[in-house]
Amino acid sequence: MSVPVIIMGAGGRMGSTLTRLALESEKFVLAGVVERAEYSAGLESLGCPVAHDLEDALAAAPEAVVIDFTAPEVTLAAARVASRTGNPVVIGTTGLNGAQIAELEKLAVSCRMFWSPNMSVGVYALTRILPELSRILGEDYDMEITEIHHHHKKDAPSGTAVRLAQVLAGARGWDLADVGNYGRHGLPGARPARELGVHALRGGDVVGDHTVYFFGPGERVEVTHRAHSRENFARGALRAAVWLITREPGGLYGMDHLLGGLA
Ligand SMILES: NC(=O)C1=CN([C@@H]2O[C@H](COP(=O)(O)OP(=O)(O)OC[C@H]3O[C@@H](n4cnc5c(N)ncnc54)[C@H](OP(=O)(O)O)[C@@H]3O)[C@@H](O)[C@H]2O)C=CC1
Ligand SMILES: O=C(O)C1=N[C@H](C(=O)O)C[C@H](O)C1
Repeated sequence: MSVPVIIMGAGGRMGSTLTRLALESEKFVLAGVVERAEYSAGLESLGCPVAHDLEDALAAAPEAVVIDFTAPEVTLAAARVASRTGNPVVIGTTGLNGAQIAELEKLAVSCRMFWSPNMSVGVYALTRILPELSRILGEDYDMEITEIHHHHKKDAPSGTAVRLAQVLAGARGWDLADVGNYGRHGLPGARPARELGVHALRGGDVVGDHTVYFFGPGERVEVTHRAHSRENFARGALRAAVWLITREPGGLYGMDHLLGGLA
């Protein structure tokens, strides 16, 4: 059976990748796309209903899974609609603030919802091995993260960098709110041991690179993930859509549930 999907932000970088992959696969039916009116030109050629808001799209495809890689306010509005209609939602949007994430968590109690700032298997693997690496190396090793993205990216640091920072801070029993240092300038002084630097570079058409550094005495370890294309993110989101339709609402699901076997 093919899974009907509605793609939010279909004219965007991720939206257009998702629509292409959904059209190419027999596992999915592109049941609708949502895009702002001024950016909808050309989307009719996709051969599915083109709507300017999610409610209209769902009226034409009431069983669809909604996939949203847009912007925080748009994502929250879509999640509120889906929580009323009961449609599952897969969210890849980053740059959400704490209140927005808390609202998603609340909506997800009664609506099937999946959110991950990075849908690639490679980054998920990093989140699993980094705590172990941190433990083996020990607290003599200073941890820093750099991320590089294309010059169109609006949020910084990337959602992935924030997630990796949370994982690393958690591995040392630290609270990221206390230890995160986001880009140094001026006269910050010597680096405290209890700190986690996170630094964002922007330029060109870089899809997404993340490097975690462990700087130790006389050596350093670097662990890098580089995305070569947006297809791995889109494939992860489509995989999450298939997985989500068989779930019950159970809080905000993520890659740990999809790939780590958590219920
Ligand atoms: N989780 C993951 O694996 C990944 C997450 N991302 C995240 O996904 C998000 C989108 O990234 P990207 O595709 O590069 O960004 P784009 O700006 O290319 O795409 C966002 C799209 O959403 C559209 N949009 C804005 N408002 C609305 C609206 N009201 N209704 C429908 N569509 C709307 C935008 O239109 P307009 O141009 O008019 O604003 C645009 O087409 C970002 O938060 C990014 O960080 C990206 C890659 C992977
Ligand atoms: O905006 C992007 O492009 C990406 N955003 C995600 C993030 O913020 O982590 C994931 C990926 O790195 C690409």
